[in-house]
Amino acid sequence: MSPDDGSVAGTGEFALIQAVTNGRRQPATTLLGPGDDAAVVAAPDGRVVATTDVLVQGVHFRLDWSSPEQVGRKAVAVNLSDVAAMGAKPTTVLVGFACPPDTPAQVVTEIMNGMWAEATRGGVGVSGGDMVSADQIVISVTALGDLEDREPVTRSGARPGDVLAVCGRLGWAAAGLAVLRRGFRSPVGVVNAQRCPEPPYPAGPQAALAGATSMIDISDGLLADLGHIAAASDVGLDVHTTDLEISTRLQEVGTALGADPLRWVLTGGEDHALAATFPPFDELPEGWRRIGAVTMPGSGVTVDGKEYGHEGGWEHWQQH
Ligand SMILES: Nc1ncnc2c1ncn2[C@@H]1O[C@H](COP(=O)(O)OP(=O)(O)OP(=O)(O)O)[C@@H](O)[C@H]1O
Ligand SMILES: Cc1ncc(C[n+]2csc(CCOP(=O)(O)O)c2C)c(N)n1
Ligand SMILES: [Mg+2]
Ligand SMILES: [Mg+2]
Ligand SMILES: [Mg+2]
Repeated sequence: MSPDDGSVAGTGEFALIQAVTNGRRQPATTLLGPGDDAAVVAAPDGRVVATTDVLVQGVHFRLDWSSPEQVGRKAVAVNLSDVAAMGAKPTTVLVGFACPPDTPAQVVTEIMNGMWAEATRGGVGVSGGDMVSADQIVISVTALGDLEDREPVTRSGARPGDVLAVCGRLGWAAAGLAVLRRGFRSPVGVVNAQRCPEPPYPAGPQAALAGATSMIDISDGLLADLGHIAAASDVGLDVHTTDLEISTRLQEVGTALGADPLRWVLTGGEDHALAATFPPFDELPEGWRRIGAVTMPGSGVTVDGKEYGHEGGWEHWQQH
């Protein structure tokens, strides 16, 4: 690898760090960083929400399916979504980044541009990170968040009689995955949903303020993720399919591919909608829609009162 071949090896570790950190305007919550041994970030209420998720090339994204910018956006989005799911607002993002030596430096800077774009959408910046060598691209993102004066909305507070609601899209990323897997690139709406989610970040704090009793973001699939609320809260959760609007776009893609769009809605991950439970007589906050009810413990997650006969979502190390 020669110094001018445009690869990360040719560019050099520290020149690359300079290139991706220089000239970035940090938000006020970044008190110091990047550039020192650690960043110093404001934690206005004295508690810090912290979460991390890893994206691996070939598992979470493919560079022949997505642009580097979309990959960077997705890496940040899935983490900011976890912050929102606690009812918190993000304060900063840190990135652990690994790639092979012949990776074009341009690909790395574009991934970082995507990370910054999504961090900015969430009102934060990228305040630190690490860059190392590996056989494939691995992006590990840590996001921190602030609860302000709210209590965290956990997976464990749902009560029988509560309303089950969601905010954000369901099934779109799964439809996009099915399209991409068959070698197509359109319709672009669902394909872009797979390339990069658009989680409804403000809906997390909004649900917390509205008295949500439990909350989770849908990363693996609606039924799989509701299973975590059911287990943590020791309740049953029943999804009412009559409340799940299946958009005409999903129906069209389902017809074109000979697939059932309801299955994408119930078991597709990666849209990062928020699911939450609310006390029964409260009005749902704007943008939230009822999709079912919290039932008595013992029944787990059901669909129209019955067990669902398929996997509820993605699980790593399983065949998909
Ligand atoms: N190696 C680990 N050590 C400690 N805690 C872990 C580890 N891996 C996962 N966890 C914790 O287990 C819980 C469930 O992890 P999981 O990754 O399923 O949640 P998530 O990040 O919300 O979902 P997803 O990764 O599908 O977006 C989280 O609290 C996570 O921090
Ligand atoms: C190339 C490629 N193949 C398959 C998929 C589908 N996929 C990967 S991880 C995951 C669940 C969420 O991940 P995690 O649990 O790690 O947050 C899903 C649905 C993809 N995105 N890209
Ligand atoms: Mg995770
Ligand atoms: Mg989550
Ligand atoms: Mg997962």
